[in-house]
Amino acid sequence: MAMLETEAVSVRFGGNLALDGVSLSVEPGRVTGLIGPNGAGKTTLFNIVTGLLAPTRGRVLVDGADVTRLPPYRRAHRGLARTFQRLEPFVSLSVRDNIRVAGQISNTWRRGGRVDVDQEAGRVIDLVGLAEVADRDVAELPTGQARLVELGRALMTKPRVLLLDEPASGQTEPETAAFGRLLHRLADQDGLAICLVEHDVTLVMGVCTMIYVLDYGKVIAAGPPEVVRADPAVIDAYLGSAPTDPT
Ligand SMILES: Nc1ncnc2c1ncn2[C@@H]1O[C@H](COP(=O)(O)OP(=O)(O)OP(=O)(O)O)[C@@H](O)[C@H]1O
Repeated sequence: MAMLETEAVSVRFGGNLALDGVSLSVEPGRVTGLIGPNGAGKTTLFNIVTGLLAPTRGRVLVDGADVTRLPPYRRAHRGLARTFQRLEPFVSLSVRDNIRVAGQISNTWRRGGRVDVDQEAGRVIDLVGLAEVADRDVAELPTGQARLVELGRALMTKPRVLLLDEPASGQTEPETAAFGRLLHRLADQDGLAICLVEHDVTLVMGVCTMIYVLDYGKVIAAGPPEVVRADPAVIDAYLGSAPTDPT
């Protein structure tokens, strides 16, 4: 069963129908892509899923339960975590402390019991590959590594659903390749349901088993990478005539 579903979600900002009947489903143990041109509605959909925005129509389900009317913190309690397109770490804290803070906060509400914050922070720092810079201030890090801090903070909440908003932007090519392997691992080994918004088409095609394509607020295509990549409507709206082939 899907861990996260949106059912015919629409949202209107004045005269702008930013999302128009968007239904998607994110399975556990999989990375699901959400791609499309600038302004297509991807971040808006994340805002609706996490409860920062209310839809005009439609529903959001987590593990089969309707969360459409729940505030963001209660959705987090049900296992939703996200990272943001614009980075907002505590810049004057070290990498380790940024990650510890997220564990301390989630310890106040996590139903599965408190975790040993220091031990879990160490595990997460190793997992995301930040061990060498763990004691540096986040302000000193290049964007690519700062994005990993943000992912680490999300992982400290022990989420079931992870929403990632352009996590590879600012990463170097080797960083993005390592990031792709990390996403595979989080899905395969930890069973996370991951939804990835990303403009790096090579990454998306390489890690996603299912991809939804949004254009002007509508899903114009959905399917595995090889199907989406060959879809004329997707090539026309987003990929262009020479889509990246990671194989
Ligand atoms: N709070 C808001 N109020 C009014 N309009 C908004 C608001 N948030 C988003 N929009 C509009 O909704 C549409 C979708 O924007 P959104 O940021 O979700 O696109 P996106 O697919 O995430 O784009 P990008 O790839 O550039 O991040 C745009 O037309 C945007 O201007």
